[in-house]
Amino acid sequence: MNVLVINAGSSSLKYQLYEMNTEQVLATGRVERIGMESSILTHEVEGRAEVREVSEILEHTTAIRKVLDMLTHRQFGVLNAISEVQAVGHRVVHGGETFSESVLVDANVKLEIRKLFDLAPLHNPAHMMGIAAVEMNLPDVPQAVVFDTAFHQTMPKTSYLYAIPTVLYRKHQVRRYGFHGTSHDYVSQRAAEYLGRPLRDLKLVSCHIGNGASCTAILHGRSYDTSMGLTPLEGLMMGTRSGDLDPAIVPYTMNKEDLTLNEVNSMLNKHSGLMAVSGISSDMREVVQAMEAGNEQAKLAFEMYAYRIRKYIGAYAAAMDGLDAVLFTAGVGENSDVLRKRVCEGLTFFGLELDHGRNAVRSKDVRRITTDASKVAALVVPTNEELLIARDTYRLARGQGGELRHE
Ligand SMILES: Nc1ncnc2c1ncn2[C@@H]1O[C@H](COP(=O)(O)OP(=O)(O)O)[C@@H](O)[C@H]1O
Ligand SMILES: CC(=O)OP(=O)(O)O
Ligand SMILES: [Mg+2]
Repeated sequence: MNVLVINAGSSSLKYQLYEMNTEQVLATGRVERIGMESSILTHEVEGRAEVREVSEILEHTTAIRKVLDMLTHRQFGVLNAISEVQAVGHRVVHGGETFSESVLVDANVKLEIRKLFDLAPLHNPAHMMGIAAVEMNLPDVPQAVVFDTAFHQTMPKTSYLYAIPTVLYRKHQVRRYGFHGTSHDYVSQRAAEYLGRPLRDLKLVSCHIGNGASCTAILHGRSYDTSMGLTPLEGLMMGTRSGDLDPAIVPYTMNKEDLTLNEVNSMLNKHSGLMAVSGISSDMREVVQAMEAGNEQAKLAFEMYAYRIRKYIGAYAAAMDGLDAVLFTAGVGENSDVLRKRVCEGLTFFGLELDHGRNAVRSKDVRRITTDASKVAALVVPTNEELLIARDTYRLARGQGGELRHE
């Protein structure tokens, strides 16, 4: 069965096409700058960028159409006909308390995702556009949704409740949900395989450090606590998001700067984090480059970013009463040895001993970056959210007879 995995953002759409009998990636790509004059479609087959096409793609329905055209393209395509796409799986960031596992899309599921727009304003509306765009282009193909929040539904109340009037939880489900769950789930499984120990015996802290970033305490294979909260704003410092702050800053800033709630919300989500402190960029590569060239603000941003990750690792080791391994994943976690070094340098007190040579190795494989004698291991585990989404989609689509209908 061929499964198309889609991660739709507000102005972008990433895709991967899998053949699920072998779990082989047939093609991958992305459409960027949707809604702008020069949208860019990049399409790769076997790791080679085959096409980079610039045209005007005004909305997601056209973007999906372009992707399907590319998948069946005479020269660059990997399918003979669009009908060979037999199921589609979407990443959906917020599933609230309604979804603790992946589901097939129906009218009710779409309604529930819409209800959660307020809680993931950067993400959920874009995912719905992706789902609607697939419906328009592939009306008979089953679609599944895989939620970032699902993995965290195992958290105990002590982790997920806020110390505010309980009526807010009862009436409006104000609680910690946590995100990047598909990634935390995937890397913890890979780490257990690598360490050769059952997941149920392990105490792990997984650090998903990308554009958005979160740490999760994974106790015996289940999410026990995580740094993101009601929305993906809480916790670590991120590219453009503030992470943790005193909530009193919100009314205080509104008063002092005469800002509206929306303006403060936008400041915290889009104009804070690495971007705000460095004054240079939300991209860690550029911040590190500027720091190495002697820029003081970039150095401060980098130090704050690393310090906060270290604080969460320490807090979660205490929360679980122990720690077997720290896992680094996503864009920054997988690629920035400088950042990993800065985080790990302050963790020697509980026996984490970084191996500088191993940390500097560049590779796509799971690898240990601590010494063999280190009491706590640190691993780099490349994430693969798309593969987990493809697996869930395959399972659900087969369950409803998708395979019988389409193969
Ligand atoms: N070699 C690198 N060194 C440091 N940071 C990197 C490197 N490569 C990528 N990144 C960072 O990874 C981030 C993107 O991570 P990613 O996990 O792809 O994020 P998202 O899925 O949220 O778009 C970029 O903002 C960039 O800062
Ligand atoms: C939930 C979240 O922050 O996702 P991303 O890192 O893709 O922005
Ligand atoms: Mg990501």
